[in-house]
Parts: sequence; C-alpha cells; structure tokens
Amino acid sequence: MRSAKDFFRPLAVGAPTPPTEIPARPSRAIHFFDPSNPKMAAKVPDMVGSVDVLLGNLEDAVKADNKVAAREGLVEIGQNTEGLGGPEAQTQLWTRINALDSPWALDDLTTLIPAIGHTLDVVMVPKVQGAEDIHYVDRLLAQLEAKAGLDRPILVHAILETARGVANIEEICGASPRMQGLSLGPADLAADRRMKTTRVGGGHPGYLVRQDPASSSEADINASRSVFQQDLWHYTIARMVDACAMHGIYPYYGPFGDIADVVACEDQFRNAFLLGCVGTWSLHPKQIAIAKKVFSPSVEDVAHARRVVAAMSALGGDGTGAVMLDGKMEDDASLKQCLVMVELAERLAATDPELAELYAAAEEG
Ligand SMILES: CC(=O)SCCNC(=O)CCNC(=O)[C@H](O)C(C)(C)COP(=O)(O)OP(=O)(O)OC[C@H]1O[C@@H](n2cnc3c(N)ncnc32)[C@H](O)[C@@H]1OP(=O)(O)O
Ligand SMILES: CC(=O)C(=O)O
Ligand SMILES: [Mg+2]
Repeated sequence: MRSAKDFFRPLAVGAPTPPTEIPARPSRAIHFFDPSNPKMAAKVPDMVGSVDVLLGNLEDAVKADNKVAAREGLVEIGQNTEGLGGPEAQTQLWTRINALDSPWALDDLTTLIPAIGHTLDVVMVPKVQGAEDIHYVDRLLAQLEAKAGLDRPILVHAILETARGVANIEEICGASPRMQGLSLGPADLAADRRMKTTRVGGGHPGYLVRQDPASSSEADINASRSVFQQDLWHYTIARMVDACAMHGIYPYYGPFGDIADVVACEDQFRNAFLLGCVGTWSLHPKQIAIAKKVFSPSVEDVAHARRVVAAMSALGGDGTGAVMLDGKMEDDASLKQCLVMVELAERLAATDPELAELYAAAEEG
C-alpha cells in the first residue's frame, strides 16, 4: 500500500507531478477511428473542432495485420494535425491501446509516448481487471514521460469489460491520481459475464417486465398486455457513476453498435446522461451529433435551472430556506441539482458557440 503522502509524487525521476484534480473538459463524444484505415484517417483533420475527443483505436476492430500501421498512423496524425490534442485544444486526442496481456500493448505505449506524448491527452486501457493493471500503466507512463521530457501527465481511462473489473471498480478508480474516467465495455462484459445478448450495447427486447393480467383466467393470461423493456446496463452504469463521483473522475457510456438505429442510440445515451455520465463513444460519424445533443443539457432544463438559482438567490443566497416555483418546492438540494446543470451548460458553451447562442437566447427569452 502506498502512503497518502506519496500518492502525488512522480513514479519516475523527472516525470511530471501527478494531477490533484482531473479537469472537466468537454467530452460528450469520444469518436473512435482506426488510424490504419486511410478513409477514416483522412476525415480526422476536418473533425477537429467539431467533436470533443478523437480517439485513435488500436485494439479490437483493428485487424492484427494492421496493428503496427494503426500505431504509426496515429503517430502521424498526432504529430501533424493542427489543433488536435494538448491542454488548450478544443478537440482532445485519446488512444485506446491494446489489452495489457496482448503482444502489442507495450509497443503501443513505448511508441506513442515519445512520439506524441505532448499532444496525447488520455490513454484508454481496455479490459482492466483491478488496481494492478492501473499501477502497471501508471509506472510505465511515468518512466516514458520522464524519458520524453514531458511536463504534463497523460491521464488514464479504464474500460470496464470483465466481471472482475466491475467487482473491483472502486479500487480501479482510486488506483492512480492519473485516473480520468471509466467507460462501459458492454460487448466484452456481456461475454465475460455469460450474458445472453449478442448486441454491442443497447437494450434487448427479451429483458422486460409485463403488465399484470386482468385476472388469473387463461384467457387473460394469454391476452395482449403492455410490456416495459428494461435497461440491461442500468446496474453497471449506476455503479460506474458512484465510483467515479466518489473519486472525482468521469463516467461514460460506451459503444452503441446498431449504427442504423439512431433513435434507440439516442435513448440509450440519454439514460446514461440522466444517471450521471458525461459522455459516450461514437463509432460512426453520424453518432457524433447524437452524443453532442444528448450530453448537452437541454435549453429548457438550463432555463429552469437558472430560474431556481435566481429564486434561491433572491431568498438570501446561502442556500437555506425553501421557495415555491411553478407549484414545486425548491430548496438547497434542488439548488445543487440546478447548479450541476448550469455549470455544465456554461462549461460546454465556452467551447461550443452554437450551444452558447441557444443558451443565451433562452436567457433573453
Ligand atoms: C466493442 C468495441 O470495441 S467498439 C470500438 C471498436 N469499434 C470501432 O472503433 C468501430 C469504428 N467504426 C467503424 O469501423 C465503421 O464505422 C463501421 C465498420 C462500423 C461502419 O463503416 P462503413 O461501413 O464504412 O460505414 P459507412 O459506409 O456508413 O461510412 C461512411 C463514410 O464514413 C467513414 N467512416 C465510417 N466510420 C468512421 C469513423 N469511425 N471515423 C471516421 N470516418 C468513418 C467511412 O470510411 C466512409 O467514408 P467514405 O465516405 O470516404 O467512403
Ligand atoms: C467497448 C468494448 O470494448 C466492448 O464493449 O467490449
Ligand atoms: Mg471490448
């Protein structure tokens, strides 16, 4: 066990000091691309500025024969794409490295950090099982940062995609000051848990509850009854949100594999947003707009939140007391909920002029 005093000391001589806080940078859509795919790579420069995070994926969905090309393609993109990555950039640069037990993970890190460590914001680590995986990456990153002379620590994001990873969720989140957040890995997680869904994220029509029958007669039992589909991922997302909030880091949904079903995609993303996630993955360009819409508070919610803040301020501004607004009671707790909404809106509007305009118009109206 490390002493609390050592936690914020660099893990290698000359490495940057670990962060004491993880910045809340906009990351509504983490857009995945395969850097070895020329068509996808060619689209990256035009996406800078219009998506919060571009992630060069090196793991699953990249063919084994293309692993080296993907790594090299990402180096080329990280070195030559204007405005991409680094602390001031509007579009962050992330990567998903290969699994730690694969033949590629070590070369991923030892290639990327010296070559593009200055623009790489976050390393996403797949199939994280426990704190030991984060400790390994933490030390290796410190050594590589020191060698490369970097002055800013690269952050780490873990994908939860095994039952052991979910069981160890709190220790994973607290394993390093570099921990930036968690994503759900519903496909690998379903396989590891022996769940019986073959989908990549999203719901399942068989996971439902059914309205009671009108009576216990055979006719009523067999009669048509309303069914309500349940969310397969509710339990895991809820655990992620609590673990991340406890450690001051950020929870994300993950992939929604039915690219054509933009409606269900939006619903699934919204469930995650309402529960506390700050963003999600986008696998196809058309999912970026969905993620940006869902993970930006609606104009109506922001307008309402501002009214509650104003009403509570008029009461004295220290949060005590209660007011009635539109027939509903508001007090310190609902004020805090509204501040979450207003602060998020302000943070997003600072980098998204379209949103800024919408929120401003709502304030004037
Ligand atoms: C479970 C997990 O691990 S999820 C994470 C791993 N998976 C991924 O990262 C998948 C990333 N996405 C993809 O591979 C692709 O989007 C696919 C395979 C799902 C669909 O690809 P396509 O069949 O080519 O889609 P489509 O024909 O609609 O593409 C339209 C255009 O957008 C491009 N495009 C598709 N996906 C992307 C992307 N993620 N980023 C940039 N461009 C893209 C295509 O190359 C194509 O370009 P073109 O117009 O120049 O020909
Ligand atoms: C996201 C991912 O890697 C999975 O669902 O397996
Ligand atoms: Mg996976």
